[in-house]
Amino acid sequence: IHTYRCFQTNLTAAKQSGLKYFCTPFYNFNRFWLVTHQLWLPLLNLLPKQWTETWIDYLQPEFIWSKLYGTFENIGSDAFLIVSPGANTLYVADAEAVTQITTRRNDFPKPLGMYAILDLFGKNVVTTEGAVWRHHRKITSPPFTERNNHLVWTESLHQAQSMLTGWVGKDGQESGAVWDVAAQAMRLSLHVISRAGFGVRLQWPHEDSQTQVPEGHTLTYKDALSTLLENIIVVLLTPRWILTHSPLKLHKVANEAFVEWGKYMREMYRAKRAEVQSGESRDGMDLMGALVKGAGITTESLNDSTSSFSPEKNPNGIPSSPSKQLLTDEEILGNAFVFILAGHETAANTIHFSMLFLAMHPASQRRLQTDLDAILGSKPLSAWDYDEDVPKLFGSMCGAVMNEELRLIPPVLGIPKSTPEGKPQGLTLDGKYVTVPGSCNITLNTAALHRNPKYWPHTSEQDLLTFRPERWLRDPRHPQHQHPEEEQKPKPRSANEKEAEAEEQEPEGPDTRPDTSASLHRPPRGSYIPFSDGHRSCLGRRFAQIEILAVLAVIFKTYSVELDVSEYISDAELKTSASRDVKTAVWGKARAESERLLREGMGTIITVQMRRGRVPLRFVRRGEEKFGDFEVPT
Ligand code: HEM
Repeated sequence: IHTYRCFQTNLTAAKQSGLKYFCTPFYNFNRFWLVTHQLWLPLLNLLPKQWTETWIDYLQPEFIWSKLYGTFENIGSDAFLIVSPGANTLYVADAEAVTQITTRRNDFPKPLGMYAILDLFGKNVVTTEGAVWRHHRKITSPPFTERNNHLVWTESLHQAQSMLTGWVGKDGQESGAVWDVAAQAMRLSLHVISRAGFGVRLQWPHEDSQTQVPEGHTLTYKDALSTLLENIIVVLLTPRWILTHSPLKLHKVANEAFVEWGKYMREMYRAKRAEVQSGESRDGMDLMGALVKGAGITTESLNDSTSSFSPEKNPNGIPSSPSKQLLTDEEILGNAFVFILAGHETAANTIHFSMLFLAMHPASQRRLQTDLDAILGSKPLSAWDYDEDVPKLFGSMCGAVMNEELRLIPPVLGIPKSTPEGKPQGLTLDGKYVTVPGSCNITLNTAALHRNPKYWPHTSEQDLLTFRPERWLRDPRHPQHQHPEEEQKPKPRSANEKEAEAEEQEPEGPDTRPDTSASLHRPPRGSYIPFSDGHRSCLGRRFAQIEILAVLAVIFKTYSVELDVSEYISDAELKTSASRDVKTAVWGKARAESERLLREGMGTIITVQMRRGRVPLRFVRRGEEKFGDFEVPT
């Protein structure tokens, strides 16, 4: 009866909203449903099709990826509600609506319940709202400066070179089939954030000088962190007491990594306090230092024996958080953890899928290499210059490849927002006023928005679904593609919005520049949001963009990436006797398999990744490509 009444209430609100809607019997974000849906869906599929066809696909947690823009097209609206007994959910692929939602932060807050699992080590800038979030954001923003981006650039160049050496060896031979490009990209990103953000340089297996496990630990820092991240979903979803006592190997491994990484972070925190106490200061991004300083811990406060900051140690050896401290110890660790989590998987996915797409599209790869030659010439890597080269990379095919990859596979496919309980919110949609019900979950559907034909230059419906970075390059013959810098300034806000913002004293984001280079195509505001938009947009956007550009530049300046075809033809035959027709046939097979995995093998845990199957790639010196002049069949 309760379920039915909830459903009726939600349905009534949907009917009054003025939005298009349809109903499903279950709420697909319900945790029980998320964990057990694979048991029920086959049973539901046995029901007569006419009963289920309007809703059954939407009970799949992955439907955003399988449907892309399709549902919006079928329903004839760029926003629709799914009504269920558990909640109403609004799906949005309309740029104007996105802008309203992201700029009216109080009217459309984050649904904090969905983020609670990210409080693993403590509350942080990602998992909080309102005044608490503003406080976290103010403290965590300062290190994300242009000055520190130099460090991200230098470190990314170094790490990309190391990753490449791991594939092609010191003598730079062809790599052979590399099956774990995704895992290697993940490792690279982890190395970059560890070094640039926390001052810890991690090594690749081929350069590892047998790092010893330090006293008091059972794992090295690198093993603790990578094992924790590999098992993150186990750690996030398993109650702590089960994790600690479970005899299952999976739980033991995950728990050991969780405990060990926590220990390392606490040690880093203690060391940072000691640094602050002795008046030392360190150059560089120093995220932990910023958190400690932001928490109000200063040399004076630590040295003043009467101060409430003077250390009174808890069993962990960390001085307990005094009442005056602006972030608690848990919050400091919580933020450190979330930077690593938010900062490595997203960038790694972009690097991985860019390489895969480029292997599938050799002509785009050649154009990228031509641009890299023009920008970097024959300068050695040590002479690549942040100030001179990065703006050019941003505005070239390198930026276009990054933008296009993030258009097609934005790591966060559905950015969650909500309306407050009992507070319906008005929204202008396609010139019409609609009311989003109170307590409504909202998904900014980036996968659909980025394929909405209203916003993207395209030559056909298929073209919108295809990786074509060239769409970002401005055509000088079409002046309507010119977007002067002024156009990119945020639209004038209403008096109410200005007032609300002034009242909130929003902390300034570190970088308010547009997402894409001025010399590339600029999509209308709200239509391209891989990094979200508005007050809660990504803090690490520029960090990530620089890392991605650096990695693409290092790899493609001297190497090409190709689809590995060794499943279909031997290396020897390919090198010596394969005719053009045979090559076309095997390449076609490898490409079709890549397309299939991009369609069917993707899955979201925190970000979307290829989780069922892998595509092997090969790295070959430029000029030695086997499929260098292949064109994608139209
Ligand atoms: C390609 C790479 C990246 C993408 C696509 C990306 C995307 C996003 C998105 C969509 C959000 C909003 C999430 C939400 O509302 O739930 C976000 C938030 C955030 N990102 Fe990123 N991100 C990337 C890289 C990074 C990096 C490298 C860092 C840090 C080093 C970072 C730190 C953050 C933080 C701290 C937030 C929370 C901001 C707030 O709520 O105030 N991200 N990111």
